[in-house]
Amino acid sequence: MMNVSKLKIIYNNEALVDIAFDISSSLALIGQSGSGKSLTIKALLGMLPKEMKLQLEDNFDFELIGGKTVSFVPQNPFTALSPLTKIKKQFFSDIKRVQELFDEVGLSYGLLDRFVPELSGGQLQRVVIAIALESKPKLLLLDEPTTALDPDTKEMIIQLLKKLQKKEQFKMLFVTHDIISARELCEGVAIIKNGKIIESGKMNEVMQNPKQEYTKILIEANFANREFRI
Ligand SMILES: Nc1ncnc2c1ncn2[C@@H]1O[C@H](COP(=O)(O)OP(=O)(O)OP(=O)(O)O)[C@@H](O)[C@H]1O
Repeated sequence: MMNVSKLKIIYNNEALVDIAFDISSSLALIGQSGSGKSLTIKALLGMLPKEMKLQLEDNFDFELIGGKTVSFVPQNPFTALSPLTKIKKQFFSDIKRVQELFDEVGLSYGLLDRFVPELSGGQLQRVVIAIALESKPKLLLLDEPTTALDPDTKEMIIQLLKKLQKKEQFKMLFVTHDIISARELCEGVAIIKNGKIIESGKMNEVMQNPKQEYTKILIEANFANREFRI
């Protein structure tokens, strides 16, 4: 169990985020825009704007901030990679290791010599995931990794992450407003509103029996959106 007993982000004497959470295997942090999801990820990566102050208490068995054991999968794979660099050069490992990573994420080696604009969104997100796995992370931070993708590709990436987690045994913190993807991927959930966790627990339990009105509204809005998209 990885436990963060305090993560408080202070800006202008005000707490923008003040939360605590446990990650037993995968945790979804769900909230609307402005709730504090990105700041939480930035805090865990040690990338908060310098005018913000962080108070962090954790029991991770590795150095969280600045350590090589935490990797990050960003929202938009199109902007995450360098456009003028061949795919294979975006990795620090030798070609054998890169091919191994490509096998893991289900990409063909032919893509290694291409440039970023020559790949689809789904292919690029697989490359980004392969890069995230390169350092064999113990914790993977995912910031809306499927938002920029179409529904089928989104589903593919979620299934891939599930498979990879089984194999590699990393823990995941999945930050999103997309309850449907979160539900498929994560075993635990925490609902964040205005920088505070208002409800948390096992995914199925919270989804089936949400205690807070806000959680109920979020769930309803998500499913309504999905029907609208189809
Ligand atoms: N650099 C900053 N300076 C001041 N306030 C900030 C800064 N970045 C974020 N905030 C504030 O902190 C709060 C949380 O923002 P955050 O970006 O974490 O939200 P979010 O949940 O990730 O939203 P989104 O889904 O839109 O990315 C918001 O009220 C936001 O205005």
